[in-house]
Amino acid sequence: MSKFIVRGGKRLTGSVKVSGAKNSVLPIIAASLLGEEGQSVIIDAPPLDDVMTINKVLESLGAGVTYRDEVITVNAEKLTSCEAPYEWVSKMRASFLVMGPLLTRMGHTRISLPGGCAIGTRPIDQHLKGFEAMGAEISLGQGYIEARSQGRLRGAKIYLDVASVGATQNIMMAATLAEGVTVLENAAKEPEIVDLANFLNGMGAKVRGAGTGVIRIEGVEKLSGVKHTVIPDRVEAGTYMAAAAISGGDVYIEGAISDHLGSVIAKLEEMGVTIHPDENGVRVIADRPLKAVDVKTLPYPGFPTDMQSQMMALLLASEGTSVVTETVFENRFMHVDEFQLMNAEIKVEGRSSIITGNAKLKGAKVTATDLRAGAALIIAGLVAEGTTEVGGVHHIDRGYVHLAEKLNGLGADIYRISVEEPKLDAVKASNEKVGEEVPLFKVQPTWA
Ligand SMILES: CC(=O)N[C@H]1[C@@H](OP(=O)(O)OP(=O)(O)OC[C@H]2O[C@@H](n3ccc(=O)[nH]c3=O)[C@H](O)[C@@H]2O)O[C@H](CO)[C@@H](O)[C@@H]1O
Ligand SMILES: C=C(OP(=O)(O)O)C(=O)O
Repeated sequence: MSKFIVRGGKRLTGSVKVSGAKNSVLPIIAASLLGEEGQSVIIDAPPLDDVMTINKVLESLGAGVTYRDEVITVNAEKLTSCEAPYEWVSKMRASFLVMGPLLTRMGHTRISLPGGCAIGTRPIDQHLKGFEAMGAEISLGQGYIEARSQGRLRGAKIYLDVASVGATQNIMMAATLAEGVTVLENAAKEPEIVDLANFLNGMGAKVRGAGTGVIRIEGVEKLSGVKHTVIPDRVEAGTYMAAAAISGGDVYIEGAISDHLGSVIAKLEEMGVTIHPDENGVRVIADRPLKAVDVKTLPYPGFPTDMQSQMMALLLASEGTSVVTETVFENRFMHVDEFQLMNAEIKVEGRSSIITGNAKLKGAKVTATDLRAGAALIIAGLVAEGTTEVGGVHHIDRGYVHLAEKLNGLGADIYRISVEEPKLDAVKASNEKVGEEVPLFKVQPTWA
């Protein structure tokens, strides 16, 4: 078990490079299963736990996968299985994205049900509705979902009740090999959808309109492997922007695409942060007191839910009262309790949180309740008095490459320690040997 230890009070300056986007690379790796000829080469694939997990899923399906120097190669010419086991799907929801490619290519697939996760129930009804509209028969049992089609899937007109990112991706992938044309209405518009469409088109697919609310996919007979570079991670970029702003810093975020960050940039500017975008990145200068603003999460191009907790950290350090409203996931305020341990004053009322600014944050032992909550606690730790210990690091490892190293490169004081979990034997021994101290936690810096 690991923890991040953050000692607050350092101003961030310098330059930090953004890695490839987690939320782009995962669907792209899933899409590489569609390549019946040749291999796919996926460049700028970040070394994240989630990437390792989906690679394992592909291997379990019979694909050949290599990963070196942030480049993944996938040879999916011969697949030996169409079943994605619980072992991997339970670790990461995005594994469910192999369903569309497997169903359309093999006519049959069986996937473990992705569990609900901390931020909400996260149903998959829209994915299944799309597959059914294309002629698949869906059955559920023993924790698995099975989908079958008689021959090729058929193109269909599909309206999504919610503009789900995952459903748009899964249906788009399934439609690439379907017979005829699929029109997907109320599709998600996120940059990661566009990246996936570019990857699919490179494989020989005919996807038009990605990035708009209506995507048209003309089915083709066969797809081949392709070489593709993943877009930079807009949420990682936004996280460093928030870190720079809270510390009163001046940081250049190399690789950040300002067009992907419109809503985040707009809110930071409203708060009094100066943003200079150029073709290679974004410079963030925070040289004035921050002002409170209200934030409402929405599907792209609205303010991203994946930046909500980091923004909340920033609002704690600003002047005035802010209201943050979460409309995408019904349970994404668990970081509030953790911020409160750091002396924050936040009141949750339904889907909104009311944040009292000018918080005198104090270091505390806190836990990352999900990936972005972890990043937000570290951001708060940057300005807290004393030391903040952030547990639940496995969540953070799902989505941030070398977080401590990147922040330290900007002048932060953060390091990772491994903590041995208490052993029952040690507890028993400590009870038996009264007066003799037995350490329950042995703390060892990973770099020692
Ligand atoms: C790997 C990846 O890319 N993850 C992102 C993706 O998750 P993910 O693709 O899972 O998120 P969705 O866009 O599907 O979810 C958005 C909303 O739609 C609901 N919904 C979704 C599918 C469905 O069949 N039925 C349904 O009701 C969800 O419960 C949620 O309330 O988009 C989210 C919203 O931007 C981000 O927070 C995640 O980081
Ligand atoms: C919620 C997130 O990811 P996932 O959909 O993979 O859980 C996230 O990236 O913040």
